[in-house]
Amino acid sequence: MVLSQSELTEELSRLNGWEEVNGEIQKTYRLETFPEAIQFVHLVADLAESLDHHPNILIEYRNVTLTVSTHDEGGITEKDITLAKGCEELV
Ligand SMILES: C[C@H](O)[C@H](O)[C@H]1CNC2=NC(N)=NC(=O)C2=N1
Repeated sequence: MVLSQSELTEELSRLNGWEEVNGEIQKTYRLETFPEAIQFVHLVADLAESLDHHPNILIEYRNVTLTVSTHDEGGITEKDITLAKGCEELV
């Protein structure tokens, strides 16, 4: 279930701006305004609920950093990649 390093590298090569950080995948989205950042977070929350897969979310003014791994598996899985791909469609 946990992706191999080569599988992860391959998946990340197709995910703009996502990188591996301390065994999780992470991306910082820079929105235009604070309200837009909050709106984006709401969309991410809805997506996470629909997938039952939840990222850590850090809101810093108009920057939103998403960090995710699969806690149940203790590493990065396809579930994390699926969530990241979904987030890419929200902006
Ligand atoms: C019971 C519930 O399905 C699990 O706890 C889900 C919830 N959201 C989750 N989110 C993440 N990132 N990893 C998980 O393993 C996970 N498990």
